Amino acid sequence: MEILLRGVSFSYQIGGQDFPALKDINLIIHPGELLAITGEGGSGKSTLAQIIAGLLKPTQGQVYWNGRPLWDSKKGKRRLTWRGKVGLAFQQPEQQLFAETVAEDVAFGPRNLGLPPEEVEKRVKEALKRVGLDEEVSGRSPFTLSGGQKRRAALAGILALDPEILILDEPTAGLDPGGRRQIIHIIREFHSHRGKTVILISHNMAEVSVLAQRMIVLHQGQMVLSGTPAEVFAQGERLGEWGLVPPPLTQVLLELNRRGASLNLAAFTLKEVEEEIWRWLSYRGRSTLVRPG
Ligand SMILES: Nc1ncnc2c1ncn2[C@@H]1O[C@H](COP(=O)(O)OP(=O)(O)OP(=O)(O)O)[C@@H](O)[C@H]1O
Repeated sequence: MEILLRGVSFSYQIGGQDFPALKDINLIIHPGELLAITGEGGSGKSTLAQIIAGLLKPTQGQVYWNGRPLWDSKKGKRRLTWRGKVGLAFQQPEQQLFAETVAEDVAFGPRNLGLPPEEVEKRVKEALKRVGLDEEVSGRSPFTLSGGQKRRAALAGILALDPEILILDEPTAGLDPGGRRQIIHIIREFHSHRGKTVILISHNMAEVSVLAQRMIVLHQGQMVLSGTPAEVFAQGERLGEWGLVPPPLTQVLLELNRRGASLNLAAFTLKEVEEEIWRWLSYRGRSTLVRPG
């Protein structure tokens, strides 16, 4: 499914006053794309996710799903059904977990879609397997799980709906490296094996750089940049203005540039960075080092 946002603005209303959260966002998300939404805290990422998912109605502008307007501007109602199309994993998994057992929780969505019991059971089993939660865990209360397990249980509930688009709001925040790796593996599997669209909200640039095909940067509700991670990281110092911390390897390049080098900041894998440093050393004729074969 293709999603298009045209001239989207959104304000929260508090006590009759408008608080703008998004300003004139124009964005197209292609089917099967893995897009990251980044930006500092309060820049509008979660609001944008809810607009894309059809949970919030833009104050101005329109959202199109496969070219069809999502909102009836006269009636102020959603025109298209979104059930099962978009899965949104909230920042706090607790917001999604409420049943007595993990299996019941995962079954809730598919049951609500009106699927027959055998199909619900099949989907629950499959989803739990995909997120790596075993039989023992499926019978337990979601509230007895560890932070990482809770997140995987909440994800299983969404995967069981088999959505066309998966939106993840800071899916690895607060997890240890092992938990983070598991979630990254699940995202990759959903995206590349199933060919589905993934929208990842994250301020972890290392995670974004290994996962995203394209990223956008929000700053005070405006989209200030859109490009591949390499293109965005090439902005170097400007990332700081938008409250983003570049990935460690980009920081190394920035530091070397501060000390007089002229390295291309678009290099961001270890191999690219190494190439870039050797290129610069040989260009300057400075290298007395022997490059390993
Ligand atoms: N329910 C709400 N009512 C009023 N204002 C809100 C509400 N939710 C968010 N806001 C405000 O809207 C702006 C954007 O918030 P949003 O949660 O979209 O940002 P974010 O980039 O996702 O932040 P974070 O990274 O901290 O989660 C902020 O100024 C926030 O205070």
